[in-house]
Amino acid sequence: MAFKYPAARRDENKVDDYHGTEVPDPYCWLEDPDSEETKAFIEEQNKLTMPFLEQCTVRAQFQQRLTELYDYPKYSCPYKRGERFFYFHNKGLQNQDVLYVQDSLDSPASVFFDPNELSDDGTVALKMARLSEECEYFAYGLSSSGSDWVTVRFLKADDLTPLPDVLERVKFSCLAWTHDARGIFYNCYPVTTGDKADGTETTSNLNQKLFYHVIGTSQSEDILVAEFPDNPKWHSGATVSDDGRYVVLSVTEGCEPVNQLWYCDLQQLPNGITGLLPWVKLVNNFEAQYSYITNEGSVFTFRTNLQAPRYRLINIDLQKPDPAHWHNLIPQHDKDVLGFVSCVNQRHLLVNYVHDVKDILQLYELSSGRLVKDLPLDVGTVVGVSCKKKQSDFFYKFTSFTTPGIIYYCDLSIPEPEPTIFRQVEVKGIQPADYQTTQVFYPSKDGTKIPMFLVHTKGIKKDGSHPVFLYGYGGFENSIQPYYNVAYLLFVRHLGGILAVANIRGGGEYGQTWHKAGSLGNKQNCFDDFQCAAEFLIKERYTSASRIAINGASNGGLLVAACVNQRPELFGCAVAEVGVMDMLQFHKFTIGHAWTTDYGCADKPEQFEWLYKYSPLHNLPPAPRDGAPYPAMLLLTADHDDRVVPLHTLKYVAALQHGVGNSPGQTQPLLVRVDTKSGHGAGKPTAKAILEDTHIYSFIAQTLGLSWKD
Ligand SMILES: O=C(NCC(=O)N1CCC[C@H]1C(=O)O)OCc1ccccc1
Repeated sequence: MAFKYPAARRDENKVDDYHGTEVPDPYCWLEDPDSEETKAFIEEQNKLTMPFLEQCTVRAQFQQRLTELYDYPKYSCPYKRGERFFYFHNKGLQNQDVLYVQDSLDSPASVFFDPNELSDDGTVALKMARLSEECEYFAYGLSSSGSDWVTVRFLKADDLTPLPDVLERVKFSCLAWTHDARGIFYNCYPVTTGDKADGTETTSNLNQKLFYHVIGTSQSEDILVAEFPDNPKWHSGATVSDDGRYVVLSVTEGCEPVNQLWYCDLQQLPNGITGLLPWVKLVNNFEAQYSYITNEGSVFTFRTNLQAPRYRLINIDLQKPDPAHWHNLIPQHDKDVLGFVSCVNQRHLLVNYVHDVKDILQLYELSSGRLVKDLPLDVGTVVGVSCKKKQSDFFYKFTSFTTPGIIYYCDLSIPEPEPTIFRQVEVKGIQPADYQTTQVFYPSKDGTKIPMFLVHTKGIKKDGSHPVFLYGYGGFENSIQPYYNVAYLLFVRHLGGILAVANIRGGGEYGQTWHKAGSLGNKQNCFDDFQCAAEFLIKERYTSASRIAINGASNGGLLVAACVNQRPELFGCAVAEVGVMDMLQFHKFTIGHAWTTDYGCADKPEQFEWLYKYSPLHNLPPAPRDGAPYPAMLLLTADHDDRVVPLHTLKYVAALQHGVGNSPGQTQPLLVRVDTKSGHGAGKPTAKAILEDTHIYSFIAQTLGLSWKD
């Protein structure tokens, strides 16, 4: 089936000079989301893509089975606030999770907040929620159509009376109540003249400020408590200490895990919070990350990567702030990465380690840093924890590729505490015993051993015949640990496939070292690692090149597109979701400037060289060629993606169809689907998620020639 791709206008006069290198940018007109020409381009692309997706053979079966299996009850851990318990729950196919409240863990629950009532298509999502310390008020942030923009509103927690307070232009914000429930710290951006802020704009997000909103007042009266006029790229986040006495401010300038650490002793404010706070800069450099865990009076415990790329816990006494007086509470582990840490039961720390991409959970003594107890886990991931310093009991939620969710409960107020199962969810129609999860370590191009999870049905033969769904991310110290995804299991069960999740460099699987080995000038390691994963699966006779589908989203979309450019013959199909494709310009749009910590920036000559070498948009073959055909490609983006703006994918697909699409040997489709009322992914309603997975997997089945197995 040959494809007639829309002939997108090429502005041959648009050429940019990067430190002496002339770089054409013929599709720059696609950077304007509001132009009639861009809208027409999108319409033409969807007109080509949707009929192809809708005629995929397994589409109907996949969508039906996915909907059936997805329809299982989902629960969060319960959270005790005041005298009541709160938890999120989804009956199965509800577009958004619903927040319930109950008087005790086993009493009837009632709906506390249901975002599904706020739109008929489920595109209004609850992005933030925070009850005040004694459960007086409920602050909540809503986002629409998948945008990062949030509007914050308030309810009285006891009778759900809505308050008139509304906070606009909130984005990438903290939400921290002072313990007197008088008000709340939050972040917002200044109004930029004439620019809309609905998630379809590409305007750069600069000059974020920290405000204190006093309940009962209007946002225009909010108290500006921190701003960084000399550093427009800086962001901040406030935390109120466990004892309510201090506000701790983390100041960041990008996505690197480093921050300045300021604090203010609220007790020292004679008239309360009335203006810019008299911040004490405990740490006023960006050499390391410091995350507040708890404090005992003036002795603060932080999780840090200071001289510890796998992180550790340190104590800092505010009375003796000189680093010479800082000391280890839990030193860095010689192999495992310290994950989340939470204080519980006044004197314990619930501590997570990641050991070869698998979670460990332990209890330590806050006063000594001594290990008190292991909390045994299967191979998988702790995806949720509910605990507070003043509470003696806590919950944690476990998941894995084949475990939908188990919530454990542990009460430290009894002698010999042991975790018990509080709630276990099963998915009818999927038997975990039918599947096998293994972890392999394969060599990358430079010999580095890369972990990879494989999930397949038991007893498969290594005869090179199995289709593979190979997923990767590789950036921002973001670790990809086992998680439950019904679509993955359907690919394995009904399309006879193998799920492969490669923990490539750039992630945080082995701490900062792993991250740095896959960022800046080392970014090519991510692509090598991912290509070597495919080569390993072929060499070990799991599969063959034409049966491999690669997938990634955002930074993972960059990974997919860069790997297709470098090794088009290694894959049969590639699905790049909301990808970063224009590496020379990403820093100009919305929050892209924050990503230069992983990518660098084309404004700098040396960094331009790094980026120009792998930027997907700039490494596509030029006009029709006779090189190796490209794999089938499906690109996904959406009109309200203001994290990775759609222009990346639009420019990329225009250049792809121009250079490769019209080549005589290119028979596999090169398509893009642009969704509407949808964004980068967070808050996506269930209906859209199921439809999108249906597009993805039926495209893969169609282009790899897979048939449905009952
Ligand atoms: O941009 C990110 N996170 C990184 C992110 O979302 N990225 C990084 C690359 C593309 C996209 C992705 O992979 O999802 O979060 C927002 C933010 C706000 C304030 C300060 C720093 C960061």
